[in-house]
Amino acid sequence: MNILSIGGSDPSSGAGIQSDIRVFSALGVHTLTVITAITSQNTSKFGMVEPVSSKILQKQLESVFSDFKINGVKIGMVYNSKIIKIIHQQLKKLKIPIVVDPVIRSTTGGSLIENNARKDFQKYIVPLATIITPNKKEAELLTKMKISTKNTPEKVAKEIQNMGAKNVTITGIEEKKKVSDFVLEKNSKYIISGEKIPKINHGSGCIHSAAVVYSLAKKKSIKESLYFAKKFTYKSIKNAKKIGKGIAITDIQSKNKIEDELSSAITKFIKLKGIYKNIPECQTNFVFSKQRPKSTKDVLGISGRIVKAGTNVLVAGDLKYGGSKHVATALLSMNKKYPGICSAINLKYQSTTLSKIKKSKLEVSSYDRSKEPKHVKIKGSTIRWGINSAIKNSKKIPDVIFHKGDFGKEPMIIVFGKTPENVLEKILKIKG
Ligand SMILES: Nc1ncnc2c1ncn2[C@@H]1O[C@H](COP(=O)(O)OP(=O)(O)OP(=O)(O)O)[C@@H](O)[C@H]1O
Ligand SMILES: Cc1ncc(COP(=O)(O)O)c(N)n1
Repeated sequence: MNILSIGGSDPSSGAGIQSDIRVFSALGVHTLTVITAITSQNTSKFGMVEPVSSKILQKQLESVFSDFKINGVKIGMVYNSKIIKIIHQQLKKLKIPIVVDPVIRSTTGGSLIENNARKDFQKYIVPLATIITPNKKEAELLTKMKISTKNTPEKVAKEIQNMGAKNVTITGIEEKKKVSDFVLEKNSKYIISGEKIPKINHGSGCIHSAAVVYSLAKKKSIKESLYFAKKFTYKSIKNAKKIGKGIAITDIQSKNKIEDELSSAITKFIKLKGIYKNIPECQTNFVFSKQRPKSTKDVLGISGRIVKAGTNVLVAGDLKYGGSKHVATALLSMNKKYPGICSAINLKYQSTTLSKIKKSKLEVSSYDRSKEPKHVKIKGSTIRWGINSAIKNSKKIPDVIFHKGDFGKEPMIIVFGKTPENVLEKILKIKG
């Protein structure tokens, strides 16, 4: 699938064309790009804008339209009237989904469209939209109406629909703990609400509109696409990272990223000097879960184990969701109480490791398998019961939970962390 992104270049890659490439790549789509302007901006400051010439804009559009089957188009920054008219001319006859993200001002306060081009934006770009996705402020600027109890989001959205957009969503309507998007389709209206993340970030609107066009290009309905985009954007805000000195940049956690992180940590783990001493008789598994895992199927682990062969340690098996039962179940219990904890590994219990743990200032808790109630044993949920008991016994988030075994049961240590890399840092303090 090919999606065309028309917009401005953002050297910080937090927004604009570069952000769209990140989103579409994570979703497995080939991104075609047409650059309308080059900006200088970063996470704290917006510098200058240099719009491209009509000639090169025209040539870029011709290059992509003459060669590719395009499944959807996203329009972001269009700086001036010349640019607006050329885009209109090229796109007016298209029969594929077009998502318009009317970016007017950047989060850092820069102007993304010339004041005297707003009228032409309304006349030529808004009617191209299968759906237009202004945030509250952009909707107000477009309509010159302030959203209030009198001028409801519905009234403002209707005004934008009257400009020619087929469907409208006004995003980012904030209440105390919620952020809502109001949606006006041709014959229906609804609100998509979600939990508010207390974070200012750069790029959430760009990610949202890119996710919408992706879903529409996959032939999903407007409603399905907006729900998908809301969830996708939520995760990217949650993952936002303070990479520069200013506001955080939204990040997309792709499936591959989970696999890459776990795989790289396992490779480092098996190369640790003397680590064979920490592999228990029942061998080791190392797991990493998606955000908010519901079952072991959402937890990536080795289907097989990390095994000891003399003084060498080898990986016997492949990474698979559902690949681990024991360590994954322990992680699920931990994650339920502490959602930030998404990775875990089991290691051999030995008194030397325990004293290193105590010296290392890691938070440690334990449970006693011999105290396990009979009904738990029968149901086979020992590990869940054990982790929950250890959590109850600890005032802070435990880094390490151990048990000293029971008749016929090997004692065990489980190390927990936010990411496999975080687990690895803790292992370094206690190994050997
Ligand atoms: N703090 C937040 N917590 C959770 N979701 C949010 C938050 N802020 C925005 N959203 C959601 O992110 C999506 C994009 O909306 P947003 O209002 O951020 O766009 P925008 O203001 O155009 O973004 P940008 O900062 O890139 O200009 C919407 O679905 C909105 O509900
Ligand atoms: C090139 C370009 N396009 C869009 C935005 C809006 O994004 P944000 O509101 O997050 O600054 C931007 N800052 N730069």
